[in-house]
Amino acid sequence: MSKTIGIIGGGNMGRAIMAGLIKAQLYPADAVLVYDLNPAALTTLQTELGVQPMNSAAELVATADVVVIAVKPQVIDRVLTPLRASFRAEQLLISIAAGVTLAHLGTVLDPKLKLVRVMPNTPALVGAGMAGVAVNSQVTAAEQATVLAIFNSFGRAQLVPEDLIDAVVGLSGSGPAYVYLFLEALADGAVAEGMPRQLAYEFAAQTVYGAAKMVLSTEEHPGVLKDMVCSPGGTTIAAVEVLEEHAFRGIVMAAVHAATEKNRQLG
Ligand SMILES: NC(=O)C1=CN([C@@H]2O[C@H](COP(=O)(O)OP(=O)(O)OC[C@H]3O[C@@H](n4cnc5c(N)ncnc54)[C@H](O)[C@@H]3O)[C@@H](O)[C@H]2O)C=CC1
Ligand SMILES: O=C(O)[C@@H]1CCC=N1
Repeated sequence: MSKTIGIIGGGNMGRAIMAGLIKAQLYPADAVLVYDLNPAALTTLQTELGVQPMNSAAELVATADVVVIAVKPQVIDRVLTPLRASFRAEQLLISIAAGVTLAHLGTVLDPKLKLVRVMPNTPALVGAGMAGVAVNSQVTAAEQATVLAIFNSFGRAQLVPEDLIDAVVGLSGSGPAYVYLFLEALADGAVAEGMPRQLAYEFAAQTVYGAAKMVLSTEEHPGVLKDMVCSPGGTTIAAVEVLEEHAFRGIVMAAVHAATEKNRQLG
């Protein structure tokens, strides 16, 4: 594994990656370098995670073997342009910015650099992330394996053709937010039936977690697992009927489509 990894942008996703890497013990905390424009954020990250703050993005690029750029798509060009001459040919540059293509990174920097586009998600923070990874032609098979090892260390990662990254955003990148809405609604339903709120969140979260684990562990079709819950003439099928009447699946599909489309537009 590379000796040091540097993250430019220590916000929600940058922090989740740093915490995930350290918890997985892929890098010791002092081999994780960070630069953020906000000095207070930098101090908090140093105190809470033990990572090494850098004085500038240029210092980070000069020091790190692998660089992750975790700033908003709207500012990425402004951050990368002054660093153009600082990147080294052997360095891996990983962008997690929504909508920013490998071709665009090549234009802003140099297409001869080893460029990687990853779409992770915030559950990386607790070792349960999902990431889609696309690489440019300069990245060797061994380097692909390095990137996958980084993102597998705090969850799961899959190499995908770059044109699938938009759908990855719509599904797993933005997906945790849809699940939180669903979870909140599940709990609200039980609160309406008299359950204390904290208890309702525990029941809701464990139910979503358990159902997801069933899909991953059994590899059964989700429809088969749904049928196992629906006793004939029972409670579940009565609820499923309500969800179908309100086009639950159609709405979720439309949400995935909206995020996918927005990602295309950001590019
Ligand atoms: N939040 C999420 O669930 C996911 C976010 N992403 C991508 O990750 C990137 C970051 O998103 P978030 O962490 O949500 O945003 P955020 O706003 O929480 O974090 C961005 C960080 O970048 C810092 N920053 C801004 N300008 C800077 C500069 N010139 N130099 C250094 N640092 C600078 C900000 O101070 C902030 O701490 C975005 O490109 C987003 O598309 C990707 C997957 C999931
Ligand atoms: O909302 C966003 O734009 C970012 C990208 C995927 C998740 N959060």
